[in-house]
Amino acid sequence: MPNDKDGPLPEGWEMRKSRSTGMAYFLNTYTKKSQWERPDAPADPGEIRCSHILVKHAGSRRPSSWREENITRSKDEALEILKGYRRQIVAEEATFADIAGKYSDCSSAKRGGDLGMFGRGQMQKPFEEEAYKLKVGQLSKPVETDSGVHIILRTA
Ligand SMILES: O=C(N[C@H](Cc1nc2ccccc2[nH]1)C(=O)O)c1cc2ccccc2s1
Repeated sequence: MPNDKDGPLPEGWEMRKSRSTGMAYFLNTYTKKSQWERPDAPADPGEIRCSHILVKHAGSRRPSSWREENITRSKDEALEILKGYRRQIVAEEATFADIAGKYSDCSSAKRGGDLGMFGRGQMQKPFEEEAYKLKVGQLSKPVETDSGVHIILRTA
């Protein structure tokens, strides 16, 4: 991964300032080695944490949820509904957790949409791919999986 100048330092590294030159250098607190070059950002963050809002539709793998016993909306309708939620969140008219808690068709709605930490290979591929592209705090575009359509917020 290219040296991401403002990305997180890899585990165990700290940025220090040289007493003599005031130049920033990098100290590996495990090995006590120091170097002028910023250590490469971690290639893959391992596990990440996300929240999501899911709107299911008639073609969903399980077209039922805590909200609605038999979900009959079309995929296009689900996408329009989800885009409406995304607009409300971006406009700060509502928080992600509030919308997820009221409207998400996933049982994680009870946790404000929080899925907890997960690694690669745990979630459906389209969801994982989009989630791992996000920086912490970033909101995804709508993502389709067999469960329905989602927007994802990366939280850690
Ligand atoms: O698969 C789940 N719920 C399904 C819907 C669903 N499908 C998903 C696909 C990818 C990521 C999250 C997803 N949630 C359901 O309720 O029909 C999960 C619920 C929860 C709740 C807490 C933590 C993880 C999970 S994963």
